[in-house]
Amino acid sequence: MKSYLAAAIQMTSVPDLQKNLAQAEELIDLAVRQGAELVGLPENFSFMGEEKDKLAQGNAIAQATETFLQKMAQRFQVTILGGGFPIPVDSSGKVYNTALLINANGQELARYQKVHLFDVNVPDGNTYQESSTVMAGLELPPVYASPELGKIGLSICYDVRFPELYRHLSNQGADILFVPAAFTAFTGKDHWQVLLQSRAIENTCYVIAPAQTGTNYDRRQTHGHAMIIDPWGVILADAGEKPGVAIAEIKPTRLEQVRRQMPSLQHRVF
Ligand SMILES: O=C(O)CNC(=O)[C@H](CS)NC(=O)CCC(=O)C(=O)O
Repeated sequence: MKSYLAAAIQMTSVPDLQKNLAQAEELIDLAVRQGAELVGLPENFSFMGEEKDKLAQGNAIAQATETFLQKMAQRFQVTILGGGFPIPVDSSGKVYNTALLINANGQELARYQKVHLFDVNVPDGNTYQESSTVMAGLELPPVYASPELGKIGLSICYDVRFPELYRHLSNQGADILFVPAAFTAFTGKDHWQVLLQSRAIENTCYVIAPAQTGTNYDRRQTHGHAMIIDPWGVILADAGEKPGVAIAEIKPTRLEQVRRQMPSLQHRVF
């Protein structure tokens, strides 16, 4: 593993596939011009809208998004995580909320179908019932071992509240935990940063967390603050509240140093 720059992209996706892909392309370009070699896009980057519209356009979204990720990775010669987009499940009428990691040749490195679905009545009055349109994945997320970029573990959004999923990733040797998200503004203001720092500290891993921000549609507000956190829990970059990118260096020497200073992974009892 080498030292390199990673980017967590922050965007305001809307219920318009082509608009979102255009916005994502601009931000990937911005990240690559700053030197990023690993680029993460947030959950729902290619479509964020009403559940029924997402289902109705499911096949088109799935195909266009996968092609887009391959094209961007090849054109910019970087590894890209598409942090969560719908892929229809055969015949059930539902989709998997899928994250896809693609290399600079456009080849798929890893795929993950979100296992924890956001079925929550948020105290701000909004009700989420992700399971009404999304089929829960049945497999734990993968860790892809890249000789250059390190061991990269996948997850999506609401997963961040389930530390056992990240312990599974660090048990597989993960160095970097991806948490692409569309966190609600209401939960995000109190929980987002704390949860991300916790996952970084308890697993002594880098956390790369691309995010949705602002008003996506109707009354849907997302929290923003795409960030990159180091294995000690220090926030290296924070994209704030506007669309943009958070960029930081991922360093194997820092991973080694923190794991020497705080060898908690070696003291696991369970
Ligand atoms: O609903 C939308 O339009 C966009 N959001 C999503 O697609 C997903 C599933 S509903 N959001 C989350 O998982 C938020 C989790 C979260 O905010 C928390 O854990 O507090």
